[in-house]
Amino acid sequence: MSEHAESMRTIWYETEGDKVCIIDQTQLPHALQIITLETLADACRAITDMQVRGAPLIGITAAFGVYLSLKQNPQCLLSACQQLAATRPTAINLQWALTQIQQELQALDTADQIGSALSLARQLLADDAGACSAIGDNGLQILKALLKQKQQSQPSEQSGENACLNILTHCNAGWLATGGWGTALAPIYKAHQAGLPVHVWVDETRPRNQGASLTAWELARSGVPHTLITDNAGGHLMQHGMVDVCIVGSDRTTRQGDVCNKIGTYLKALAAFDNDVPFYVALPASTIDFAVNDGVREIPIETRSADEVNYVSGLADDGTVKRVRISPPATGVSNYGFDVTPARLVSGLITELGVYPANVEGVAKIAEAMAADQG
Ligand SMILES: CSC[C@@H](O)[C@@H](O)C(=O)COP(=O)(O)O
Repeated sequence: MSEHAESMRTIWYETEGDKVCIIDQTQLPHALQIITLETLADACRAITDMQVRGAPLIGITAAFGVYLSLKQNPQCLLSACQQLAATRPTAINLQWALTQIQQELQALDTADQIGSALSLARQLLADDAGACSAIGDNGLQILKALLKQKQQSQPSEQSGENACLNILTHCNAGWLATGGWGTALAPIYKAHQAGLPVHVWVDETRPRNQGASLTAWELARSGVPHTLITDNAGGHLMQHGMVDVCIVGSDRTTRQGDVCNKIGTYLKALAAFDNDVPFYVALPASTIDFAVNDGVREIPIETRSADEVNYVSGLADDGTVKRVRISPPATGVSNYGFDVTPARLVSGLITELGVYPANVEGVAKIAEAMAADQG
């Protein structure tokens, strides 16, 4: 039975037992394991080890981490925020969430901070789910228009299997990466629910394979038609007219509309540009870093352990998960986690506030809409 993305959460709070629960994403797709975060150290580890990952989700987890930390030691607001901020460097949502929570809590007496930290974390989670749903609605309009255009340009007797809209996505920007619905996957879920014929090309996304293990798992659960491809296949598919649109998420978007996302996104954008395939980025406004202009020069790019490149893990024939080495021990490795796609390659920014051009004017309009929304 397929499930609606609407109802699925990757982090939640249980009032009974006062528990912060997460899906441990390192166990997917082979096991759906739920664990409880009890301490600041648990929250930091969950982010660093990528039991939770995805820009909006790590911000939300950090907010719950502040709550857990204050429960342990009510005097530790600043040091908790510092420890959480150091867990991953690239996604701006982490800093954004911690800044929000710190500003709110600093104005309160220590005694009131614990309860407020929990309320703020829960609010952040609910707000992100709402933002993702709105991103889905706004992106759906784009998908509807592209499908109509495709159907009008193809006589029905020629369309055959090609009658559906083929969407390529990279990494995982689904409900697992957010408070709900996802960013890049939200328009796809909304389209599928609305009965639009969609098919998703899922980049496997080496080295951690978030596409193969997370996006494919999500789409399969919701019954969305999809096909897993190697990271290098996208250009070929685009040259052969097999991709109608790319939609990816973002870990940080700059004032001039540059987009930092999972390593390999830039190469997809180049291929899309060369083949006239629209390339959209879906993001909540919390992913915009208004302090940064030039993404290539200014965004800190996370480098991770060589083990992620040297080893792959998966389900062996005996049903156990095994980790195997794929490179010679003497070979050096570099493991950059993200890259920056310059704004000129981005067709539009799909946000909860509307769809905007990826340029200085477009991002300034998002800032105006944010101010109007808050005020
Ligand atoms: C809605 S999530 C957008 C991005 O965070 C996502 O595409 C991505 O790059 C995630 O990277 P990850 O390293 O798995 O945290």
